[in-house]
Order: sequence, then C-alpha cells, then structure tokens
Amino acid sequence: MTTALTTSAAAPAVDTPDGEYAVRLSHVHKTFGRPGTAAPVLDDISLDVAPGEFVTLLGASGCGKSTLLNLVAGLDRPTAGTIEVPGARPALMFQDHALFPWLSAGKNIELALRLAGVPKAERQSEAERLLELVRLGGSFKKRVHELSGGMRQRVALARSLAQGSNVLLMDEPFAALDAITRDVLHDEITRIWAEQRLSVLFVTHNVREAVRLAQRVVLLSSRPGRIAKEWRIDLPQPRRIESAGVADLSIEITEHLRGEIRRHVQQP
Ligand SMILES: Nc1ncnc2c1ncn2[C@@H]1O[C@H](COP(=O)(O)OP(=O)(O)OP(=O)(O)O)[C@@H](O)[C@H]1O
Repeated sequence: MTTALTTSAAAPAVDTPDGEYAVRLSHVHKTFGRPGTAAPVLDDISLDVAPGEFVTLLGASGCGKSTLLNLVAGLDRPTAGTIEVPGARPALMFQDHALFPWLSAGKNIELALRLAGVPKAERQSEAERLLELVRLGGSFKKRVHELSGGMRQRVALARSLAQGSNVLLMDEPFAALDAITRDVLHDEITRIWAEQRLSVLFVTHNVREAVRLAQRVVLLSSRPGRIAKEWRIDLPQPRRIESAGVADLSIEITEHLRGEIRRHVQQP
C-alpha cells in the first residue's frame, strides 16, 4: 500500500519546525511582456523547500515549471512576490548537459570550481573528488565526445555540485536518457542527495520518476500556473520504479495530471 498524504496548496508545504527553508517562494507572480498585455504564467505561487528535502515539480507542458526554476536560479526576476534562498546561489542542471566540448570532463568541473572561487591549487583534487562522487573516477582526461549520454549527465551533475551550493535545481536532467541509464542515475541522485544533504527542486514530465525520487510531488496547474495539489511521498528509499508503491501513487497522480492537461487543452 502507498502512503500518500495530500495537502492543499494553501497548507504549509512540509513540517519545518524551526521555520527553516532552503528555498522559499512567497506569492510569486510572473508575466512575460508588459503588465496587462499578457496572461500571467505563474500566479501566486508560495512554496517552501525544506533543508535536505527532495521536491519534484510536475505539470502540463507550458505551465511554467522551467520559468519557476529559472526564477529560483536567479536567471530571471518575478513580476511580483519574493524568492528567498538563504545559502549560496543554487546550482542548475539541465536536460542538455551544456558541457564545453573542447574541455575534458575534469576541466569542465575545474572551470565551475574556478567560478565558485575555489583556489587554483585545490581545483584538480576537488574535481577528482567530485568525479569519484558521481562514479567517474579515472575519467578526468576524457573529452566530452568520448562519454556516453549517461556519463555526460554524471559530469554535468559533478559540475553542478562544484558550484558549492547545497540547493540543486534540476530541469528534466534525465529526460534524454534511455530507461536503464535513467534508472541507474535515479539511484545515483538519490544516494548523492542523501550523502550531501542537498535540497533538490526537480522538474519532470515523468510521473514515475517524480514519485521514485521525491519526498514531495507538487503538481502545477496551467494558465495561470498555480499549485494544484501536493503529495507527500512516504515510501522508503531506495525505491524501484516498477515497485507497487511507486506504481499505485503514480496512477493517482497521473489522473490529476491528465485532468490538468485536459483543462489546459480546452482553454481558448
Ligand atoms: N522568456 C520568455 N518570454 C516569453 N514567454 C516565455 C518565456 N519563457 C517562457 N515563456 C512562456 O511561458 C510559458 C511557460 O513556459 P515554461 O518553459 O516555463 O513551461 P514548462 O512547464 O517548463 O514547459 P515544458 O514542460 O514544455 O518544458 C510558456 O507559454 C512559454 O511560452
């Protein structure tokens, strides 16, 4: 049996006894273009990610998931509302690994370490440590084109971790990978999240992926993007994508996602 606790959008997101948060969005609105000339993409989003929490964000295509992530990353500013990230600027990881192809795996990571202010003398050993962490020890000198898709995403993850933040924003990072490679990387991100005490906000279209990874799944509605529903996922980790618990909860969440997509498509 699954244990899913549903909460309304207005309820406190998670138990944060000290009022602590790694990310806090308060009444965030986002409209592209001049105010009054376009419909808001995000409308009154309030969401906390607790320290060490793993939250996945689901929603119909175009509902504003990436927009929300970009706002938290500081790549864009909300039209109204506030976003607070008390620690270092969050690290962002995309589906497209965006590695520099002319650099080796290790040098890609060293570059991120340099931008994070890590002294030159420490960069190589730190890059090697991060490659070990993503199980690519010994691949320091490999060029990007010599790496498989899964290996590139491991390097991209190591590079994100090199930015020195314990808040990791992930925008469909495994969407381009085959199912088996994705499954292996699910295990890896779960392990690294727990070991490094990361706070993760992870965007995906894949409901099973969302349930397999997260402590909490947040479903966004579209036009405008609002928090439609949340599920607290209490299934023990590590989880398997094919397990009954993940499957049952995925069916329930998919039904709600379908409803949102239908509503989105029927709107003029
Ligand atoms: N820079 C921009 N200028 C104008 N409109 C934008 C901009 N960025 C996003 N949008 C619009 O905002 C809406 C939400 O886009 P966003 O990429 O955040 O959705 P999404 O939920 O991540 O979609 P998908 O799941 O397909 O990746 C879309 O209608 C998109 O066209």
